[in-house]
Amino acid sequence: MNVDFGAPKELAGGLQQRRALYQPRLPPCLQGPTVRAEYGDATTTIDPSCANVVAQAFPNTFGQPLVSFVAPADAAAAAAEERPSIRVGVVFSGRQSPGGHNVVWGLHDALKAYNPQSVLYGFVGGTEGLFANKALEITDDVLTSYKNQGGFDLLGRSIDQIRTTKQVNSAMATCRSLNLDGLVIIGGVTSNSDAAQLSEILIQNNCKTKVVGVPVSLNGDLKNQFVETTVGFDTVCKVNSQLVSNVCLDAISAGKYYYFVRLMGRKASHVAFECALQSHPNMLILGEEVALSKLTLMEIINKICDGVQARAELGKYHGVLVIPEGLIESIPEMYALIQEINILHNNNVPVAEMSSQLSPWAAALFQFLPPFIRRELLLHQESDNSAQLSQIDTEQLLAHLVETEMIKRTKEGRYKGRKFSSVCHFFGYQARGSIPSNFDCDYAYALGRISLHMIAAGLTGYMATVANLKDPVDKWRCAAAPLTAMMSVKRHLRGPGAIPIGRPSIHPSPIDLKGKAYELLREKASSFLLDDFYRTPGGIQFEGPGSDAKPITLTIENQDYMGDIEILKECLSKVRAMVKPGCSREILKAAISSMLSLTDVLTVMSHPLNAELPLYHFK
Ligand SMILES: O=P(O)(O)OC[C@H]1O[C@](O)(CO)[C@@H](O)[C@@H]1O
Repeated sequence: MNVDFGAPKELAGGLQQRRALYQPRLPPCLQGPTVRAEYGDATTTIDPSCANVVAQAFPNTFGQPLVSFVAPADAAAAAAEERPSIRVGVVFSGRQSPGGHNVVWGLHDALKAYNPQSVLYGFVGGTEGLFANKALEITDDVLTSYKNQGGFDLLGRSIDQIRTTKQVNSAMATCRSLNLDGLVIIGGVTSNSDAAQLSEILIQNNCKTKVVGVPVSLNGDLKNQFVETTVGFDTVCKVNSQLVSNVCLDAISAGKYYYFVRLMGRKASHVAFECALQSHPNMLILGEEVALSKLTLMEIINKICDGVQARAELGKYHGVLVIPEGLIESIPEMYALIQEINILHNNNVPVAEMSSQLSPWAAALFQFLPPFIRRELLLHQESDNSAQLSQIDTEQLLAHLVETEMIKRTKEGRYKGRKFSSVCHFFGYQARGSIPSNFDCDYAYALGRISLHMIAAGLTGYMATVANLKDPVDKWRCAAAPLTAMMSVKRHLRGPGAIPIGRPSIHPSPIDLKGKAYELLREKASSFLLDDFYRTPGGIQFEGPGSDAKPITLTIENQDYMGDIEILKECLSKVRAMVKPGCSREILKAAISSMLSLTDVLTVMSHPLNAELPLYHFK
């Protein structure tokens, strides 16, 4: 790739120039050159039944404590202390996500405030630049034209993988050759799982570099009791919500098209869900709902056709349907087909021979699909072994099958309305390159600053986190959570007899179908379907009213949680009182079961109690 990464770029647009001047707001604890690190209890994993497997895979980094950062008691004295210079490298590992540049900026500013002799290197071309030691020193001059700007073009990116022995060894060689004290890896679930593995291997090889992960992904699927949301999700939802609401108004104006809109976000449907909450399209099909109800492709088509028919009875021949890009993998028979194709890929079967090597039922399904979908399903896999979801035109598949079914219903006299007409869109890359919202600018910058304090505190195998994000920035709470505490292992079977298989990793978290936000959306589903209750959130606001708007789910899910505070506090103090050194096995068992139900509840994101609740490590 022949791009001059790191070169100052001309900010041609007035808005770009204005945004470059925006100074992200900082939570109080990050305002000085140092912080005080408070260590909590040891952790286990979010799925305690996998704890042993994770502990075995991560003997050096499993069970590390939660760490929260607070302002030093005597800020002036702390600022006057002498601090060593630090050498840090930063790499864009995951896909572009609005706000990513601000992580680098925050890291740079914190590093220079910590000790002006400190050095920050950015790896040019992402992970491939890391493997090849293609580093660029990041200075304030380099950063100037990238502050608060979209894209990852400051440094570029390549693959979201630091996994094979060769890749890990090359990364380690670079850390050694640049004498790095820390390496900051920016990305989503895959990149952060790899960050955990790299930190473990560096310890095993006596490499001093501390590895820190930063949750940056438009998908919003890196979400657990430590991480409330990822950098870029807010912006991407705002941009896509505007686009969806624009097509809603277009649809109702002429009354002749059904718009089928697919939104990015990979396996979990968070982006599609948030955008539906913001713009109220007529129909939304979530991957999580389909997977739970095991809806087949034809059941989904019939559901959409029933909606089209119900609207036709009201004289409406337009509408908007929103789907996540991961829908295709949630449909049981499609998932099974994709799995077969993945196995063929893993066995290096040439693409041209794949269709002939499918099992009879998979081959039949494959042949039923239109040629464009067949071609797309056979594309090489992503680094997490899933299909290339962004490249599969599921919206076109649905539109095609709905049209066929509506023609059939017409012929059979079951549908007497006008001809069904569709227009398809995939909104993905358009939003991914957007100028980040104020929220993403602030959040990313804070995470960058936290990363430096993590390295200075000698933490490795941790992720930078901020809690209380729904509140104003001065209420944000900064912390570091062990990456292993977010890990689980995929299982063979459901239920108590399930056997964990595969590598422990951080898995995408799905939409909570028992959550308040989902309940709200379901309550409104029939009104959305029939009433054209479209909402126009408009474009991102950078100043004035609306500039502080947060993702709707962040606010709703937190409200959901508020009612339970007292119960949780009480439960927590009971557990604490029960477990004493030398207590009986029965008491331990009772405490474990209370803790399990408590951690279940606390999986709901963003609650002040999160930081108070240690994940106990019962041996
Ligand atoms: O840029 P690429 O390789 O097409 O990546 C697309 C993928 O990246 C994401 O935008 C972010 O993970 C996904 O939603 C999408 O499937």
